[in-house]
Amino acid sequence: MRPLRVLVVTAVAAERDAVCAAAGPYTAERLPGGYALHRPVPPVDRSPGPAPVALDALAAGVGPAAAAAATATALTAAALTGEPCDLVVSAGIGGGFAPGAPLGSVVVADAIVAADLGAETPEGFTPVTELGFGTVAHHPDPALVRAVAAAAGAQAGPVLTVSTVTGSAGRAAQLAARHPGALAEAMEGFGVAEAAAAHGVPVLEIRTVSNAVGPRDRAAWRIGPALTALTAAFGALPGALRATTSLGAAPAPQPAPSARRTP
Ligand SMILES: O=C(O)c1cccc(C(=O)CC[C@H]2O[C@@H](n3cnc4c(=O)[nH]cnc43)[C@H](O)[C@@H]2O)c1
Repeated sequence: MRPLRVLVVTAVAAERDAVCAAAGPYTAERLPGGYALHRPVPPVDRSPGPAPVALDALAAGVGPAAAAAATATALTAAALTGEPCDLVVSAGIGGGFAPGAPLGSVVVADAIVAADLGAETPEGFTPVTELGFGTVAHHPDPALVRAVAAAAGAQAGPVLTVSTVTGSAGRAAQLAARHPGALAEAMEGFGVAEAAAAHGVPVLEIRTVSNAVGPRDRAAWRIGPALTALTAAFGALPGALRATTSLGAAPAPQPAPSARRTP
């Protein structure tokens, strides 16, 4: 059975390495554009049974544009080599909105929202969709979100993509008011989701909370524990993906009856 091929896109190498730590040794493969795609070695188990899961990981750079460019490159390369990706995951640390997402917690996006893609008007911020073009949100498959969140001990909720890290209580309050229920913000999810959508591949976003969204206090970021939580979340991901039918994975085979009785 063909393994489920999952492309995990992080911003920085420390996040990519935290993802890879969940799955044993990796080797780096060069992609067009100079990207280093980390692939597990030895190749995933191909024995019969529920589809094995191969987690490939890529550090794309910070921000939605870098994320979209790297994701599109990796998806194109995978398709051209006859091993297309079944799922793309935007992953890394992120800021958590209080009180929903405390430091160290895990969030799986049920909506991946471009929170600052729009125009400033006399009436305030207007999203591009209200200007008559584009899209500002991607909605991952709800069954997949539920399965992954349950396996990872995560909450599910909207994750905002911003190009500027929030640094004040006022901005945090604005975002929370505009996006009720938002759990986290980060800088890449929407770019990854746009590339995935262009290739017709399902997308998820998984964030572990390193800091609170609010007044800037870089010294208070708890990056180490958030990266440890990221490794744990990705340790749980293959089991959750194998158990779901959302990605077309075949259910576990039933034992063949040893002797059939005819009536
Ligand atoms: O300095 C380090 O060791 C280090 C290790 C891992 C990651 C980093 C980053 O700075 C990652 C930047 C990345 O993190 C996301 N992020 C984290 N908190 C926020 C936030 O409050 N608002 C928006 N984005 C946040 C973001 O996706 C960045 O790309 C450093």
